[in-house]
Amino acid sequence: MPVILTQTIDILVRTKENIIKTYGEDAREELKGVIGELSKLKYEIQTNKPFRKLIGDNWDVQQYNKYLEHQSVIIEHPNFYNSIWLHSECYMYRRMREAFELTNNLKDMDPFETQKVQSYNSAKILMEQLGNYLLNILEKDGDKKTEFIQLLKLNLWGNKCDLSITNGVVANDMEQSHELEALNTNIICDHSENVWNAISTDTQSEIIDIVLDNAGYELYTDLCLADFVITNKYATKIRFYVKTIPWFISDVLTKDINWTLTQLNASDNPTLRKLSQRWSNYLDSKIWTVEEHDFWTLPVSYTEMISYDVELYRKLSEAKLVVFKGDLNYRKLFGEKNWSPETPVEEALQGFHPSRLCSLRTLKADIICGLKEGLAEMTAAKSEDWLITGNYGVIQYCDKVVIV
Ligand SMILES: O=P(O)(O)OC[C@@]1(O)O[C@H](CO)[C@@H](O)[C@@H]1O
Ligand SMILES: [Mn+2]
Repeated sequence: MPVILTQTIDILVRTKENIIKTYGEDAREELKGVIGELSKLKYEIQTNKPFRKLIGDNWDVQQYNKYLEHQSVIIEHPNFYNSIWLHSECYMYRRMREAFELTNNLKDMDPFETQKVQSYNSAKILMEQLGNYLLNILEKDGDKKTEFIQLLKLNLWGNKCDLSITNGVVANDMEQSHELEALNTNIICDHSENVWNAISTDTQSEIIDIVLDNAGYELYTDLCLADFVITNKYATKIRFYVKTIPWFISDVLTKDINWTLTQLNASDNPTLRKLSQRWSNYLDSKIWTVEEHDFWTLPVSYTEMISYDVELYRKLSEAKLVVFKGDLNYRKLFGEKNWSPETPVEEALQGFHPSRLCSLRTLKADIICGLKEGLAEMTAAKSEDWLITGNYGVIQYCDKVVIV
């Protein structure tokens, strides 16, 4: 966490003149104040100070402060080291946000923008290759199940956000299946057939919800998957859930979707331009919508959604499938608990069943469930840091539904 703060401070210092150009000369002093606040936060973490209350009167500030009070009942002086990692980390990002939102001129600044732009620019070749593959399968009348599962796995590896793996995976559509085959062994729980059945048979609802994770290449794979689903009429509406504040560096905000479509449309590559036009049409005609809810950036697991935001739970229940992307969503789905790896997914969800759901996640934190007997031990024997490198992935599904 101190490294993330140091990185962010460095970028703010390095791009200071650009920031002043964008936000005006009055922002110069405030930028110094923000950097001071981030340095203070870093010092608090490194010296293990107790969490202080957040300043502000937004709904989420009130929820954080209520949560901090609740923590003080459980732990004498809750601090970064005696709280669960999920809480400490979410608190850190919310404190980073506070530093900006308490200013006059830097309220809307996303300190992670530079990194998001870099990640997009480094993925252009991959996006062109995946885009050609998508247009190819959209135009021809191929085996939809195989194509969907292929896109689902490409989407999964997009979460690794590490271009070394996706460089291999989307080398080109000829080697496509061969490369994916090679990676299949790294998918240590694969419920992709269940996901296919959920979207291709059930007509109970025409909505599919995608709870997004990272901008850049991962967002691009989400839009490709969503295009395939709409074009083949497995849904009539897809709702993308974004974050409402800059989060875990690369998580998607509404502006990141708009920026991505603008960039794609300005590309010198006809495939990317064509896809951006398709996707802008989906958004303009509300076939695709972008949904903003503050709940996703609270420090709580999803078992608490009903008590914090029952309307959101009910909204997810309108969908025939909710797709949760990435590692942080996985940690919140399963309560940031050290489950025995064989604990069934349904049990580890601890009652969070707004709709059929699936998680597409590369393992970057040491939470795991739903594995076959002995698989965790076998994988650990192959590579001891299997839980945190992102080299392994899961596609996990649960069809239990509890309406409230
Ligand atoms: O949700 P993502 O973007 O897949 O991954 C985010 C994440 O893995 O990055 C941090 C470092 O491991 C973790 O705190 C967090 O879970
Ligand atoms: Mn993320």
